[in-house]
Amino acid sequence: MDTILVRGGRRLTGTVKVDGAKNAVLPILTASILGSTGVSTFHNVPALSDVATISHVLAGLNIDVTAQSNNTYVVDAAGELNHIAAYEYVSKMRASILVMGPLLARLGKAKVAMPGGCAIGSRPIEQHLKGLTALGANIVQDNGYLVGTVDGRLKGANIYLDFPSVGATQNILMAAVLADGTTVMDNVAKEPEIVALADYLNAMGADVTGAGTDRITVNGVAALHGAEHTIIADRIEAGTFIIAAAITRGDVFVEGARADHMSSLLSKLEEMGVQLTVQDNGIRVSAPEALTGVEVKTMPHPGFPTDMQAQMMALMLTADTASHMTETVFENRFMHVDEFIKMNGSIKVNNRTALVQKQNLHGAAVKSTDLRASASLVLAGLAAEGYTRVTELSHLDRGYVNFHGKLKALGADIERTGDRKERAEVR
Ligand SMILES: CC(=O)N[C@H]1[C@@H](OP(=O)(O)OP(=O)(O)OC[C@H]2O[C@@H](n3ccc(=O)[nH]c3=O)[C@H](O)[C@@H]2O)O[C@H](CO)[C@@H](O)[C@@H]1O
Ligand SMILES: C=C(OP(=O)(O)O)C(=O)O
Repeated sequence: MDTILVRGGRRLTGTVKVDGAKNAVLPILTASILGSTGVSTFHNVPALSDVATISHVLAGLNIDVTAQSNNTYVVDAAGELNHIAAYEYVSKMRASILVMGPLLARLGKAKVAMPGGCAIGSRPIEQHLKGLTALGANIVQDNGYLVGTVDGRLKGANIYLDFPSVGATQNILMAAVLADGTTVMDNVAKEPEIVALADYLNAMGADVTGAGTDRITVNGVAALHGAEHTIIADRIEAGTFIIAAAITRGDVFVEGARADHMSSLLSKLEEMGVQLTVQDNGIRVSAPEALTGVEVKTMPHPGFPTDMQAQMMALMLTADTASHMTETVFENRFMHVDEFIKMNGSIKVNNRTALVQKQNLHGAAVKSTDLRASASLVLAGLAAEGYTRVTELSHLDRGYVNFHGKLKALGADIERTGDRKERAEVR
């Protein structure tokens, strides 16, 4: 079992470069299913386990995914495709459900294993199904699979989402691009990853406008081709390193961080007293010793991202005055709280709100429960006295490339090892 061992107390300094965004590359790789001629070439693809998982899902559909170099992938979806996405890989990653829309649009049929719940909540998909059904798909559940069929071609429709779900917006959008006629989607998600997906679809020959606003309009086209696309920088990874700098009261340049993708996070950090200088190619972060507590509520973009909630809570633990963190997006995304408490963190949860107060953090043996929880525990470890040992790193590897290596290069006292029981310093 892999372990990260981090000893707190080092001030981070230097430059760290952000990789491509997990939440952009996953839907974009599923969109490549739509390219019935030519190939797609993707640059800045991050070396994440989730990218390997979605590549296996695509391979199972008879799509050729080749890594040309570390970060450049070529996808050839021009051949005859299989329409079945099997449980083995779909069950590993929620985003696999995003093959449904493209398969229905391209083949008129799809059989996709039910993605099921995960640690942060039950994560239903009724908004995906509502939209795909409105476009004319008939979808039933059969033996743990969602089986969808289309009589002829999908047809454009007006679709209102009850909640601006990121995945539902993407799935419906990827179906609508090949539908007959115009689709108008309202109350859609506005995340930068939605804009990136629309950019790639348009490069493939689609006609999509309005991505990044509440309404997306799609004029369906008959066919799409492969295209070249560069994956945007990961705003959540960038935010995580900004907090790593702040929690150690360090001075770090986060190369690739885009202020226009992270305004809510940057505002809240400035409210705490963190100093941020936005430059053309990144953000410089420095932090004074004393930080102020803040009130934060997670919301769909451009609100404060739920994917930064755990990391922000780690920083709140080091602020001089109390903070409140309210999670509104997922019903069960406070699992890191019990682990912070093992590190002497002072946190009281009432329903969806956590009251976070300063108390000196101590190193401890803690367990990752989900992707962002794992990063937040390492962050807390950077600020804690003594050694923190973080296990269950498969979560971390879903969304961070060489997390410990990047922190080490900034001066952190951190190692990633196998299960080395001889490290007696760990409490
Ligand atoms: C691969 C990817 O991009 N993942 C991101 C995506 O997940 P994902 O696309 O799954 O997130 P959604 O925006 O769909 O989900 C947000 C909330 O809506 C609920 N919901 C969603 C769909 C639906 O049909 N019914 C329903 O009730 C979910 O259970 C959740 O409580 O957006 C989340 C919210 O920013 C992020 O945390 C994830 O990192
Ligand atoms: C929850 C996340 O991702 P996913 O939707 O892929 O589980 C995340 O990136 O924090």
